[in-house]
Amino acid sequence: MPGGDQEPGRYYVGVDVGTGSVRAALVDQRGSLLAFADQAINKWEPQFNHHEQSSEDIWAACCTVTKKVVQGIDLNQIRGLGFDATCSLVVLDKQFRPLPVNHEGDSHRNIIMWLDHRAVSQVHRINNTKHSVLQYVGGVMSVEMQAPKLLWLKENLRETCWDKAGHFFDLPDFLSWKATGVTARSLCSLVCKWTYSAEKGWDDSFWKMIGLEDFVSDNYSKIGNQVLPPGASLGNGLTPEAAKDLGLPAGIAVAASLIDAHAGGLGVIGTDVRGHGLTCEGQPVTSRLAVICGTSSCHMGISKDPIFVPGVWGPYFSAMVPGFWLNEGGQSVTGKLIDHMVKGHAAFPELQAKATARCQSIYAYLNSHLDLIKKAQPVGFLTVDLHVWPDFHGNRSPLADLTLKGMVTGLKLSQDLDDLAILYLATVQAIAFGTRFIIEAMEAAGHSISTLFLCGGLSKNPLFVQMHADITGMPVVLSQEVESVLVGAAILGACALGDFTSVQEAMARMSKVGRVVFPRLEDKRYYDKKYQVFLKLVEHQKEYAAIMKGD
Ligand SMILES: Nc1ncnc2c1ncn2[C@@H]1O[C@H](COP(=O)(O)OP(=O)(O)O)[C@@H](O)[C@H]1O
Ligand SMILES: O=C(CO)[C@H](O)[C@H](O)COP(=O)(O)O
Repeated sequence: MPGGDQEPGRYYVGVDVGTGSVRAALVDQRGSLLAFADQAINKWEPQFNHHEQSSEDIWAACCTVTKKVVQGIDLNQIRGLGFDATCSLVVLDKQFRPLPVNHEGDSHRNIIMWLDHRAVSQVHRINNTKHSVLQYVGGVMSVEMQAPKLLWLKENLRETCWDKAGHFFDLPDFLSWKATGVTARSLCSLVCKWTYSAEKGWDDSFWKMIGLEDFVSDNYSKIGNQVLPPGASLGNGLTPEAAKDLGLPAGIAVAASLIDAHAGGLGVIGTDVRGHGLTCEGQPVTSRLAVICGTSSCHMGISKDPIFVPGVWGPYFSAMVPGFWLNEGGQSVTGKLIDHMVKGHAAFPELQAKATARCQSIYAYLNSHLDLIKKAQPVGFLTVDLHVWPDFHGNRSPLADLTLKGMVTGLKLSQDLDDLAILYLATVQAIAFGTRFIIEAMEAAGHSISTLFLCGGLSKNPLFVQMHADITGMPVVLSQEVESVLVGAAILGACALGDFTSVQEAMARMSKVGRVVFPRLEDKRYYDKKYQVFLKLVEHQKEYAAIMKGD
């Protein structure tokens, strides 16, 4: 029924593997979630900046949550399955068994997570090549991408891992292989994290130049020599073995997958905004910026022609919305930073006890506490003398500088709950200033953005959303379905079966506006001043580093 009226009883399953948990949803053709389940996943940090996971654990969690969301449903109504996941590196041997990515030789831990910063020396050497592929990652390759991690494995775990490896997958591609037995990779992961070009394919000279000529000589069989657009149908669909694991019918369509931020982008960026008083109603879709905010935040802007934004990943062709170029700005830790600041504060046990007593989340408690102490002033004004620079895990965009560190100025001797709440507020604001900084870089390079579309765990926090509106001066659109990343995964499942004529049509039909949060323009002067301080912080940090480097 491509393009026609929507039929009831056509369901898709979306599976989203985030950093902290795996989630699944049963989604109908209108993009409504009929069932949702989630489960936390294991993470290991054997050394500082080494972050590992297990592909077996993650697959088991995918199975648990999928079985839960289809309980009690007529399985014949399920038409397609889509996966998205973080862009973590999965290593398997030639028989598809897990291989260790650690010095301990623990093969259960066979994933180097996206936020792992072990390959610093490797990424410096890659960037020093000045190879032309670097133009397509904002001019500087990130330590979080796959090439430096692969080089690290070759240089550090030659016998136990590198020589035995048969398959290196991005996590979203591992999941689609596990479901279908098809090793084809998604254009999304290869273009965004592996230097593949949608137009020219692999660049042999890059891999030879960085010392990974091995991939060229075996025709890229270990990292992918068959590439499909996100949403394309894979092989014969779900294998009988995977069907048993997931509790789904064998043979249903399974889509080529997406990285989680990109699935969030599909879930929100194409929504029909008519009737909400938004300026983007009369503007092209390129005026929208999807911001997917979980452990990290990713800022996804699309354009008809390639735009080169220094320090912002891309331009990537057709990596998210087919036919459009994508620029992806990002902040490596946002949810993780808020949690770090709150949980590390001396008043955290008191906060936890009080929130539990009120049956509230710690964030809801902190937000209401801020409302109590703000008196007659707007809540954001509580941080007039407390400022945070949020790059506790380096700067992804727009400075692309992994040496940058976090900063806090304005500390006092107090350690009470008021102090914790105000520090939390300053951290949330710093993340929003980081978004403004990224938007300004994108606009200076040619983007024209008027509206933000937020999703991910942090978009459940009203303070985070309001601060993004106030600090960027732009309205923030929240979807009807708070789990928009799962809607994006379900859109893939729908496209795999051809239930819509295009990804664009599926986006417009399956995503709906829930709420719009407008900026409080009367507070603009205050935030403009705080933004000036924000920019000074990084300038000063660089000056300190220069002083310490000098003789
Ligand atoms: N209900 C909530 N209120 C406020 N913040 C939340 C809420 N739920 C999650 N978060 C924040 O979102 C972050 C996790 O987002 P999520 O999208 O689940 O992450 P990931 O995809 O990386 O697993 C947490 O670090 C937390 O700070
Ligand atoms: O690099 C990314 C997307 O390109 C993401 O930061 C990464 O996938 C982690 O996502 P999340 O914050 O949801 O855990």
